[in-house]
Amino acid sequence: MAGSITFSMIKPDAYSAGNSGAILKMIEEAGFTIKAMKLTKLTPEVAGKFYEVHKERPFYGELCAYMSSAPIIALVLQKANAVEEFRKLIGATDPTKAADGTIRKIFAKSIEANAVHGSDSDENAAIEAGFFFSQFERV
Ligand SMILES: Nc1ncnc2c1ncn2[C@@H]1O[C@H](COP(=O)(O)OP(=O)(O)OP(=O)(O)O)[C@@H](O)[C@H]1O
Repeated sequence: MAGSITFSMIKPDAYSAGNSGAILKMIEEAGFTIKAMKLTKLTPEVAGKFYEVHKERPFYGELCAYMSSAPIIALVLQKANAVEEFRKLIGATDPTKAADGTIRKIFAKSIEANAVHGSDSDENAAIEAGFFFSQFERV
């Protein structure tokens, strides 16, 4: 059975452009409940650890630099079938391929600076939420 939790980040481009509030509004209006939220700024090392699965990909170095270039907002979100529902809401990785009305279509600047992150599986959602939040930081 699909889980009810996903992990998200509002990425540096969206935070810096002042789009955090508009993105949070879209998330809530889509029926997600915020279960944890944190504003922080990643170091390149922490970004590298978070994106370790992409270590062999050519864009890894740039991705870590970008993700540590400005603050991010980390989020744990709840909704039935959360991972799949959230990926529908954010749209394709590349904003030029994202469907109309999705968060990335509206706010992303490029395939890298693509406004938001969303977990790709229930297992990764649990790992990523645990990476950012202790049990006392979640409701
Ligand atoms: N070709 C690329 N060039 C530059 N950056 C990229 C490229 N492909 C992906 N990225 C960056 O790496 C992140 C992780 O890539 P992945 O393929 O897991 O996409 P995703 O699952 O849609 O994104 P996320 O994991 O952030 O939700 C992307 O969100 C984007 O910021």
